[in-house]
Amino acid sequence: MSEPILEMKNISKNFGSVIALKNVDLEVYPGEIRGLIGENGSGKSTISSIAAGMQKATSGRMTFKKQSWEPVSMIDALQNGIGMVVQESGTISGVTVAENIFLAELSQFRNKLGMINKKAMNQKATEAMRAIGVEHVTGDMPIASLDFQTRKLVEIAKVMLKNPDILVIDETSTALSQDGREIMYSLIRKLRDSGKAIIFISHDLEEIMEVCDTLTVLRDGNLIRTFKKEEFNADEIRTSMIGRELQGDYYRSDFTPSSQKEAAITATNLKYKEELKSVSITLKKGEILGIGGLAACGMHTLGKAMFGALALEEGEVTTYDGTKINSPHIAVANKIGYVSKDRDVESLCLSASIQDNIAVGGMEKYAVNGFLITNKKEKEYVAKQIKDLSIKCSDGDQLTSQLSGGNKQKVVFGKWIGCGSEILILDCPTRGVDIGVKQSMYQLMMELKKEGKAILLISEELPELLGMSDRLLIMKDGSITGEFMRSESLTDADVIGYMI
Ligand SMILES: Nc1ncnc2c1ncn2[C@@H]1O[C@H](COP(=O)(O)OP(=O)(O)OP(=O)(O)O)[C@@H](O)[C@H]1O
Repeated sequence: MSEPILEMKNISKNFGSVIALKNVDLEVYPGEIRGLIGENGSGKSTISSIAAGMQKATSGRMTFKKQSWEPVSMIDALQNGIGMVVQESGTISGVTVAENIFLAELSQFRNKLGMINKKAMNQKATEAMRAIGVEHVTGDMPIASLDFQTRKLVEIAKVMLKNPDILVIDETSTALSQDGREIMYSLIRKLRDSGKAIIFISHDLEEIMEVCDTLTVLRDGNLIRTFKKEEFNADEIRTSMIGRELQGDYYRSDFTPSSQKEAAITATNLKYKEELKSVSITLKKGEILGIGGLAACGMHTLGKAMFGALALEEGEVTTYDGTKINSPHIAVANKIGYVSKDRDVESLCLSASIQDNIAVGGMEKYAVNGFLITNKKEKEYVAKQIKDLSIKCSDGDQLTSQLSGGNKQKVVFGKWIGCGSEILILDCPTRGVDIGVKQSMYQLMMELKKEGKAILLISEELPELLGMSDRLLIMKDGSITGEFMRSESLTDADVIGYMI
């Protein structure tokens, strides 16, 4: 075997009393796609972000290309050969695609008078996007005009421009739909074939087994085992991830579509740019209505519209009693909850505590006599959500920004599930969440369905949609192209043709 390109020895990382990594040894080889898998909070982002210069280890040492490796920042690491695409949003909103890509390197576009040649910069950024196979994005576009998936692709283009020796991709697949994933897979395979190394983090076991050559399992900050391709076995990997076998049903176990007759919420003739072209849907009480499609099909926009968060050009959203939902404020007052795909921007206040984020949704539930909010009641309510969803944290006072990605997602889920929403709009609710917690979320959705709650499940993951929906709508180019009822015989192959 060749020499490792990166050696991490005895790496430990503490955040106050939280031990994120304990004496981890990790070696990465040229020409290898190394998968990292483990439950939420097991240390995957921490170990890879230490290698990529985002933070420093508490102890341990690293060698990269046979030299001692002590990057002082992500930019420093990227310029010297290790680039990382982070799990959270890694772009800056107020500027263009080109300014995001060349943020730390604007000087190369300055002329003698010190002015930036924007035309040249935009052109280079457009070329960087083309180089990774994205045709529809140009350097002059404001980043805020792009959806979540496309912003992720801008981050990938930025890192790829440096032709890194090691590319770290932290839980990015769930931010991408199938077309975006294909772009990413083809890039990392090309890199691997040219002798570079990739560290690939994902919670999708099937994906990670397909894409990676070797797979390292982390649990509670410990490296448990590294599997070679020929040793890949889903059950064994799962067991080493969670330290026990997964019991019970993963998705729901029945195959009969069911719902009440009464509509919970109806969208009529929604029009918004090219994203919604006269879309009408009815979600019934006690129904899980799945919405699937490729990233730009309009499904995420539909979720926003149903929550009243969009200035529609035409059409309206009404609840069963005729209330018009035309602002998030009205939606919340009418017991509509919304988990946005872009959680850090739209669903969480990162600078606030877990308690403040969760409690805000459930005030009505824990207020004494309907209006008196006591600190004790609020704490009890939040502690229950933390326990039910196994949110890995020190306590409710911890800042949300300090949580691992999957644990942030649990906070958003807990906020809306706990507060007695009658209608739940869940846009990629299990994004970045490990399989054990995913299973609990699915079972929780079933309980809510049985209580008569209506759930709009927007997802990029077909197995999740097929596994959970009573009815499934497929969207393409802003329109609904197919409708399927739950059935044991319904497969990916039946619906994919309606997406592309
Ligand atoms: N800045 C921070 N302050 C305090 N604790 C932190 C901080 N960053 C990470 N942690 C903690 O370190 C542990 C490991 O987190 P890490 O993000 O590496 O997990 P992960 O395996 O990547 O999880 P996920 O799958 O949810 O992304 C978690 O318990 C997390 O809460």
